[in-house]
Amino acid sequence: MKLTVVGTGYVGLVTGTCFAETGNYVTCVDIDAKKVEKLSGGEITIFEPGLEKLFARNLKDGRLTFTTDLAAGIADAEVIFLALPTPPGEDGSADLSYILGVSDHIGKLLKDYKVIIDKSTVPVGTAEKVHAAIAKNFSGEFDVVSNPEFLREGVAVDDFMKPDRVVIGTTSERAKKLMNDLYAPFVRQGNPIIFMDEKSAELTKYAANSFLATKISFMNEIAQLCEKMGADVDMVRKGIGTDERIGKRFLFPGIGYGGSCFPKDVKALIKSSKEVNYEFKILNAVEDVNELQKLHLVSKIKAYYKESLKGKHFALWGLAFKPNTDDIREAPALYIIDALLAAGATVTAFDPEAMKNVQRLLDDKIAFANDQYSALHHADALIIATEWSEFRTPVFEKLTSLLKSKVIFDGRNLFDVDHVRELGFYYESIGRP
Ligand SMILES: NC(=O)c1ccc[n+]([C@@H]2O[C@H](COP(=O)([O-])OP(=O)(O)OC[C@H]3O[C@@H](n4cnc5c(N)ncnc54)[C@H](O)[C@@H]3O)[C@@H](O)[C@H]2O)c1
Ligand SMILES: O=c1ccn([C@@H]2O[C@H](COP(=O)(O)OP(=O)(O)O[C@H]3O[C@H](CO)[C@@H](O)[C@H](O)[C@H]3O)[C@@H](O)[C@H]2O)c(=O)[nH]1
Repeated sequence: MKLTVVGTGYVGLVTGTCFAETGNYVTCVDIDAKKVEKLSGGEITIFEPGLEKLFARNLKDGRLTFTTDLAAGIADAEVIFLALPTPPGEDGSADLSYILGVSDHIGKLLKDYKVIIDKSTVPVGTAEKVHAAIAKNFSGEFDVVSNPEFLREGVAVDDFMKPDRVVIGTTSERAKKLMNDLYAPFVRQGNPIIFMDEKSAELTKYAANSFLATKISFMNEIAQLCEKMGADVDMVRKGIGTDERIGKRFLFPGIGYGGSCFPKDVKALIKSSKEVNYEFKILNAVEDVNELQKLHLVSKIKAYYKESLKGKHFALWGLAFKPNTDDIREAPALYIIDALLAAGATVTAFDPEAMKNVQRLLDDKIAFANDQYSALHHADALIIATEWSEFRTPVFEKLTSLLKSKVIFDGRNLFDVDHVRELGFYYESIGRP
């Protein structure tokens, strides 16, 4: 099949590459000419484990091409995926200007039947708006489908190639058949394509992300209780996670959820609810808890130093919002850095992939180290903000010799509490005694 993906960010690039890998011819369109030039020349623009190999293979075989020209990009395609940004507007609602702007343009270019697919995360009613934007300029037959994406950064290729489920919102039989053919190679027994109406598909995406964010905020509150009551959140997590009704995943407390999706999608669902006169009380609390949790580690640090961080120097391991990505959008580490700098401290950071992005953002406000150990020189303490696997088993002798004092504030519960304390470290983590 010939298809077009408009937008070559995380979702667009993974979608385009994975559909090319299953034998389709994919043209990716982006307004960012530099990005298109890089991608056309074989340079991948995101760090995503496993993607580069597939990308290179399909680019070489001519199944994956890139252009800035929307007209040329969609000319031969049967389906057009919209993988465009939907950032939060000032009031928290999803900004649909990218989606509707491109839809309007597509309406002016259409000549024959095509299926236009919303892959972006969009509020309920967007498929109707996309339909109207296209219909303004095109009176022929076309369908608009909602097909939300559930991939996680860092494991995006696996999530796309072996999805738990594919959600497709359409009431058109013609579009349903096309979508079924397109996704057939990805769905395995027991991992179904779930067809539904467009609005339900749109809400499914927000419900999924908001539910997962709720699980995290809930566990962060349990962690707060553990700290106050002397219980161990690791034990409580294991104790409840073994109940299949609760499940083991997404129960890890830490320094709050970040990334390009949870914060914006929780906000957008709160806003959409308000628009239909419904106050989504649980989600308001989920957000409040997350705001507090992002600075919980800083409160511990301030308490340890009796509220005065002036002149203190910290080594910070981890900048990305989670491991295996270079993405720093809404990364809790950035909030921690801001708070430390505001309190008069200095920071040297190390992250295996995300340093160049933070450097662009913060310039010389903090220092960067070439590896995790050189970040420790002259530091009063080590702070851990991302659970990269290389941080899990450090050489503690090096920490002892390089840090000014043996002090660790761990926002990701990486180490065994007893072991680290036996080695003589002052060690604080989240929700553990
Ligand atoms: N990042 C994720 O893990 C993820 C997962 C699932 C769903 N989503 C959703 O998918 C959507 C896209 O997210 P993303 O992270 O890929 O975004 P992104 O910001 O990484 O990429 C968006 C791309 O669209 C391009 N673009 C902007 N305007 C354009 C235009 N008029 N024409 C062509 N290209 C244009 C940008 O240049 C950019 O390359 C969002 O709605 C997001 O919520 C993201
Ligand atoms: O037990 C947990 C699990 C996650 N997190 C944090 O939650 C955030 C989000 O993590 P994750 O969901 O793994 O990353 P994303 O790549 O943002 O993926 C989410 O957002 C995507 C965009 O909508 C969806 O497609 C995915 O299904 C959804 O998991 C990160 O800051 C994590 O550190 C925790 O604090 N505790």
